[in-house]
Amino acid sequence: MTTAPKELDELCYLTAQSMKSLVTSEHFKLIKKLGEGSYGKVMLAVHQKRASSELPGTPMALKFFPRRSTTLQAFLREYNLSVSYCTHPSLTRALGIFYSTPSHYVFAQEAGLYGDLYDVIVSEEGVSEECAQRVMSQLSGAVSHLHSLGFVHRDIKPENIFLCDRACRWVKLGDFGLARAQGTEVRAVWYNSPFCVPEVEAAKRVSDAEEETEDIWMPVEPSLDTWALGVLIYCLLTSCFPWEESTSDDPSYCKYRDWFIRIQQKEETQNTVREENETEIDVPSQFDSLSSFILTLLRKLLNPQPRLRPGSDEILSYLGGPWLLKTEKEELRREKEAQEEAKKMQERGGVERGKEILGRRER
Ligand SMILES: Nc1ncnc2c1ncn2[C@@H]1O[C@H](COP(=O)(O)OP(=O)(O)OP(=O)(O)O)[C@@H](O)[C@H]1O
Repeated sequence: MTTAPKELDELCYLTAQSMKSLVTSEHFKLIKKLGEGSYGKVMLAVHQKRASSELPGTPMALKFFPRRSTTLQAFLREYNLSVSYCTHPSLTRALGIFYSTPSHYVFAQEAGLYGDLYDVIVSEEGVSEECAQRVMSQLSGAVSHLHSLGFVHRDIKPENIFLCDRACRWVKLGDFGLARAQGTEVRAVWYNSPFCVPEVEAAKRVSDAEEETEDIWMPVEPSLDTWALGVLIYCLLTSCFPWEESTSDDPSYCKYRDWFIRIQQKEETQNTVREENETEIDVPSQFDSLSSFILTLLRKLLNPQPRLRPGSDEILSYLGGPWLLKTEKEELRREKEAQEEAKKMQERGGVERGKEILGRRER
């Protein structure tokens, strides 16, 4: 087992002793709000000293946590995890600046200047198959890095994936507020989202119960993140959720789970008996636009049984293959992208290369 989680506890202890008290406006110029979550707000800022110089300083994201609702330990855990362990290029790293004000704890982090993945997924354009693969290849690496250190993110969703450029060529996973060491026992909390794993359904019943019931506790496992990566792939490819919540109350999830079980049974019987009249098992309608290739990966990542989900690096074996069944819309989008790429190259002076790309598309 890695020693990182234990080191993180020590770092929290040490940084608690060296935290300064600052007045934000004396040190930073706040430029605009980058976003707001349930814990606090995030502002784009530059150092006050550099703000008025000809070479303005590096933009940074200042994350403000209200002291009335945040414990010092929770703040320091998120800050230290981000500054010391988020060394992968697709993890949002803290910048070594942390302080308190009378009302807030604050730390500075690399800023994603182009919003988050949620806005891109719900935009009219959506995300191309190529872009979906590019994003997932980066996130697979980022999450594998965290897991290799013994941490589980526990809150992978489009709103926590920040863009470093408009075309989503470089993305970074952020918000480590719920990240915990693998194996930590936590209270199972059900929330209404497809990102919430089916194994906490029992916690939904507890929260629905009229009378007082005992809390359910479960260990933090990497399989929580694997599930979320599966849901994220679906969101990227379809701009929709596969179901509303991963519970027996949700008809779309039940359709998926029944299909999953039937395929599994079929595979098991095929290994033992050779069936004469093979019956086709219809794919649930919400997966109609997806290739059988990506469905194989989704069945692994979205296995209702957590212990059978693979590591996040399983995604790497599925890059380069077809993820979508070719639709006219996708073909048109590819065509448009190729034309834009060719135009850009021509503008940059690569006229011959541009013509070559256009020629290749026309053949
Ligand atoms: N480093 C960053 N760069 C750019 N935008 C950011 C950054 N950090 C946060 N944001 C923006 O602020 C929003 C809220 O940030 P974050 O998710 O970290 O807060 P939170 O209170 O922990 O949220 P949650 O409610 O998901 O727990 C994000 O969805 C994103 O749009």
